Amino acid sequence: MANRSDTSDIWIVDDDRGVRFVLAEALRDAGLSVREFEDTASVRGALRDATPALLITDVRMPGEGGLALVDELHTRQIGPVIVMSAYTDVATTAAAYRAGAVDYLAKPFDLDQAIAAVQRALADKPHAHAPVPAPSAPSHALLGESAPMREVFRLIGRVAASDLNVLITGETGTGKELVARALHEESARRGKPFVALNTAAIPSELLESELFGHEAGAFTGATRRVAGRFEQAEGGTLFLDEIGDMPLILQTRLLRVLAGGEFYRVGGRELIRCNVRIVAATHQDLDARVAAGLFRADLKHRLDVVRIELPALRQRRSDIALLAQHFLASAAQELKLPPKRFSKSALKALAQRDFPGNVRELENLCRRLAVIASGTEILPADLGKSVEGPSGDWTDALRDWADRALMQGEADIHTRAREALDRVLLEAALAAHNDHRQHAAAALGVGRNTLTRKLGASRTRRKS
Ligand SMILES: Nc1ncnc2c1ncn2[C@@H]1O[C@H](COP(=O)(O)OP(=O)(O)OP(=O)(O)O)[C@@H](O)[C@H]1O
Repeated sequence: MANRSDTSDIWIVDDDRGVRFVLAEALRDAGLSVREFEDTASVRGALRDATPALLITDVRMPGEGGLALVDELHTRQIGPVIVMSAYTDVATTAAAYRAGAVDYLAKPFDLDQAIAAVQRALADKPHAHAPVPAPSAPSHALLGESAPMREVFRLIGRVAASDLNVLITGETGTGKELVARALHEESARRGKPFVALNTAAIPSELLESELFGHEAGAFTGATRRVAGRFEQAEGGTLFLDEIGDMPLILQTRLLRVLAGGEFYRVGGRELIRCNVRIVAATHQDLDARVAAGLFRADLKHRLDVVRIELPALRQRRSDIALLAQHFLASAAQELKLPPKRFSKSALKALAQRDFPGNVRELENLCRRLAVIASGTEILPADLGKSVEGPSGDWTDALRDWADRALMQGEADIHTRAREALDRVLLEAALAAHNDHRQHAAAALGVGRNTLTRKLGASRTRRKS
């Protein structure tokens, strides 16, 4: 191609004239020169005698889709390329980055944001990453159409193909583990193990051997060699949930492994090399824990290379209807029950709830409704009273009890009533969450330490 010339033009490819026009005008206003194309065929024609300084393309267009073009430009080292699409699911976003895009704009986008992305891409060196084969079928099903979730999907797509450590933050039940799985499934490590470990659920004295394994005879009861989670995850991804609760001594050990890429099993002498991507998650404010001396700053830096913040469900109410309908349908299918649907007003009522247990709480509610709601249409009355707070029956009963106790001149009425209240709430929450203290605490709206303290107090009292 002797007469081909590199230009400083930005090429825009979109079958939607309106998008092309608005974007082109904004870029021209920013002092850039622009060429417009309505399909990839005309881009291919133009590529015979010119190359763009940067190409921005839509994904789904009549004829060939935009990603094939991204792939080709990446292979020929022409670019950079920015992808823009109304499809913001993880699979499409990740496919764009896999094909070699340097950025992804979710339509409709803010023009300032688009110009900033263009300037960033022009200033950056072209990204070079190994091509990652496309997944056959994603096993994660992260749903959401709200702006904050679109941003989460974009980030997942962007970092999945890299080996960077990721820290996922968010309240309990916001989908942290699902995001970790999506990162794994969309990466080249897919096909290798995804291993999850909840650091808070394991007694600290067992955590070390859980992570790194042990040799026979390493401690009482260690009758044979056992591989730890690091070895089980070899080549794949290790998801460390509730990392904020990891005891300091293990933080030191973990840091050493992350820095050196090798470790010993407990009681072992053989140095084991590991190739594992770490995705960590916490519902706590890790910076505050660092400031309080409870979490090592250097470990935080290692884990917090990319941060994905999952919003609470009440911060993305527009996703509630979508999620609820999905959970209701899949519960019916799984439990082989006749399908039901939500009435419009029921969906509206759901969207107004706060869901302290986030997506998990909504999922549990929908599963319950799939089983117990009487008609095929679920009405607001079927949703129960979970948000209105305690009222009626039990406060009447409490009043009767207080009247009687006062008449009989009993002592410590307040303390006894509070103990009974704590006990009932704790037992109910623990039963509802399979004895998982963290989840029970979140469901009650108290901290885990508070719950543990109250649990201890209530058990001691019952023994005495
Ligand atoms: N965006 C989503 N789309 C579909 N399902 C979701 C989504 N987010 C969460 N879920 C579902 O909600 C439940 C809770 O999600 P997950 O276990 O990933 O939350 P988590 O933040 O890791 O919770 P915890 O902090 O308590 O460990 C799971 O059953 C998960 O499949």
